[in-house]
Amino acid sequence: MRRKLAAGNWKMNGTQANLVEIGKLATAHGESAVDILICPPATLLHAATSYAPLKFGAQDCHMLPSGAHTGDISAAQIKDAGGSAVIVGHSERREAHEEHSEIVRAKARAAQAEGLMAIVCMGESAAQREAQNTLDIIGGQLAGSIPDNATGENLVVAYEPIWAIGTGLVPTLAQIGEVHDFIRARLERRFGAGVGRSVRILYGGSVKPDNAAEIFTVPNVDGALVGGASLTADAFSPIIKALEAV
Ligand SMILES: O=C[C@H](O)COP(=O)(O)O
Repeated sequence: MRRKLAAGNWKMNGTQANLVEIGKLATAHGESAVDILICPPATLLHAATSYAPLKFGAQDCHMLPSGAHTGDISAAQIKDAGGSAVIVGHSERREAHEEHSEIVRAKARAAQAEGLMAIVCMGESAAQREAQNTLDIIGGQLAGSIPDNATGENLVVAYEPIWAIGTGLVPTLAQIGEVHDFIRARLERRFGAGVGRSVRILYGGSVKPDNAAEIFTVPNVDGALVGGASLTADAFSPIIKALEAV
């Protein structure tokens, strides 16, 4: 049985004043039946970790444990700050920082080596979907981005169609289901049924309070990776409640 996961990615938003939103979530969902993970900017990670029992993570990590890499942070530093997870391979990093799947896989491996849960993101562009290449793209990103030592504890896969991120556009439930079933089948084929069925698969891309409940009805959707709607407790709490109700 996979435990549901509501993950919030604050991206490059928020200052210390916004920690109050995390406080509200901790109060409202202190004994939640689902895992709640917030990935604030790295500047807020340590301060955020005082809001147990919520879990916290980072939005990226370097593939190396330390060294002369100005501006980067390592998985060890994320762990030291109190983080338990890290997002890798988000499309915004794949695009803006030219992070191809080999780099994403190295980052995921670095995270796992420190005992962090790697949330590995993947998704197709609008043009790739129109060309009916979605499953080929996802298959390639899955094969290339995920390390060989995956377990249900150290890996989460997030399916995020690029065209749905921050746009208000959402795939149909059938489209989400097709990709999630495909990811599940590929995970089972590569890692065996035990591990393949234990890895959680999140949907991300314009998840909002008014569409979360129906998205969570789709088989193999084990939760969501939420951007904009995770920035306030007013918006994120109803999404968490929808997941708790599944
Ligand atoms: O990591 C989160 C995704 O990019 C989704 O962002 P969004 O919920 O603002 O569309």
